[in-house]
Amino acid sequence: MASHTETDSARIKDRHAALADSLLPSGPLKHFVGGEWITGSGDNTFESINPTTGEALVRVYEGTKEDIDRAVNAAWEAYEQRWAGATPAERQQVLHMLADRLEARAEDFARLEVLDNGKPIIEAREDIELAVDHLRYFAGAARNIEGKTVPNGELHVQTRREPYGVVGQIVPWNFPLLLAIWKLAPALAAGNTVVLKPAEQTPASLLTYMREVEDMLPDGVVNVVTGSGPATGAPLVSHERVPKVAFTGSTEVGQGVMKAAANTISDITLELGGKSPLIVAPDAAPTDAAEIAVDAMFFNSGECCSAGTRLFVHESSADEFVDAFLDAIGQLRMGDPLNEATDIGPQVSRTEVEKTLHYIGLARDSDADILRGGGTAEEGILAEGCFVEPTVIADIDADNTVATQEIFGPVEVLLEWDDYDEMVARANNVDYGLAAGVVTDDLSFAHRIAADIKAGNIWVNTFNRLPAGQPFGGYKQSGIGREGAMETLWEYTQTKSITMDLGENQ
Ligand SMILES: NC(=O)C1=CN([C@@H]2O[C@H](COP(=O)(O)OP(=O)(O)OC[C@H]3O[C@@H](n4cnc5c(N)ncnc54)[C@H](OP(=O)(O)O)[C@@H]3O)[C@@H](O)[C@H]2O)C=CC1
Ligand SMILES: CCCCCC/C=C/C(=O)O
Repeated sequence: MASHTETDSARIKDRHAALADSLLPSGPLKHFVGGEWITGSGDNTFESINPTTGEALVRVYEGTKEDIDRAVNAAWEAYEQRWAGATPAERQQVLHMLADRLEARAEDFARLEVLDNGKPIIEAREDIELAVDHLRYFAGAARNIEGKTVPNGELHVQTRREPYGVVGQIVPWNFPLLLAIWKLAPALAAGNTVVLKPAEQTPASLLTYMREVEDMLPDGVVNVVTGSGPATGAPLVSHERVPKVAFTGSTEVGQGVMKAAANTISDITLELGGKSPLIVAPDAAPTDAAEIAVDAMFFNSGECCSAGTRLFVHESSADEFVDAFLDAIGQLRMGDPLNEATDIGPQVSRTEVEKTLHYIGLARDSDADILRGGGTAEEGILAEGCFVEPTVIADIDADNTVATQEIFGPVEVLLEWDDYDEMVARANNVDYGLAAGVVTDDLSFAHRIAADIKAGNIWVNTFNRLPAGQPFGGYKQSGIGREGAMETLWEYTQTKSITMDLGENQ
């Protein structure tokens, strides 16, 4: 069982409510379209819930197809009249200003993420720091969009990289502002304008950020429409005037996005689910490996697409490792995510709690061993909020649903290995291929794993590290495309070839 930070619910609720009052307006937050704050065509609103306290945090409007049409039109107008004509230096300057403004209010934004998503404050600060870094990275990248020349006898080919125009972007709730910036920064750097829909569970930080930076952006360059996936997201990803769509979320919804984009042959970037293996080599020191494994799995309370959810431990050190791993989990402190000492906050919603408990139930039904955790916590705020104990499941077949499907909660599946080839085959035997990790001092072993595991990101002696400039994305059903790096700029542009006949004497 993890230890607890403060759990007194009345005091925690008061603290959260006071902070919400200081950071958010009292009325519903509106859509940001064409540089204006609008209620949209419908009058449906819904609440975003603070998952720590279970209380309403903020109310937002549910966007309709009409609102999406209006946002897409505003984005095209901004593209044609302003942003397409902006020089790389002008785009760079805007991105730097966006970064500076976020950095200046970093603590407020970190706290908003805690209120809306439930992530521990120490991790929310990392989100904001990384978001600032991505804005600065893509500010620089905006100056590096170049074509090439391909001489070929009398033919001279020259290429240009041109933006798509309007990009539709959909982001999930686990890193609300960070993932919005991951998508906005490269799209804007490349010269596109954007219509973005945040997740219905976590709209607060992005809308507050838009309020903060609206004076820096030409009207319509960034448009944010809130709402649910079916009502608001679906008309955006299937829109006939949106030639490029970028989506982060579940593989299941990603498949729908891909089908919708097929209607208009829109280009897509998909960053989807994962079930990433972390491989502990025979030479790994058990306590060091345990520390990496805890971070790989329980970072962001387990709500991370790349989490190291399948832990392959070498038989020779399994007993020692498992003791160190369970001890390290015992040191994790679950509780009020605003508390500096908290390592594990609530899951984002009751739905996610139920989903996680469902998988733990399946493990029990399969006679697996629950070595730690396995339920919700019962004390004070932990019983009222969406808290699930850090859970470790052992003695389960590698092909059991619990060991192959994305759970997206704090649930680790422990698997032992002896034969290298068999371990690699098991590690690769899932539909996902987002990430993997290896703990070893043996460089040859690390390289072998890096070559043999079919995943887009391999971490050696670390996990979940994503500095700007590192291309991030998945193999197999974990996605299409790469985010966070120069590759991403190419995904927000298309190549035009200009072929000139220079005559016979060239
Ligand atoms: N790879 C990842 O990083 C993530 C994976 N997941 C996985 O997905 C599971 C369910 O979480 P959930 O939030 O429902 O994830 P979804 O994949 O449903 O949501 C991700 C985003 O897509 C939107 N969306 C949903 N349906 C559509 C649609 N038809 N067209 C366009 N956009 C749509 C959502 O809107 P809205 O939520 O407002 O309805 C949200 O903004 C989790 O338990 C987890 O396993 C979830 C989040 C991130
Ligand atoms: C500090 C690490 C941030 C991870 C961001 C990438 C995760 C994406 C996802 O879970 O969808």
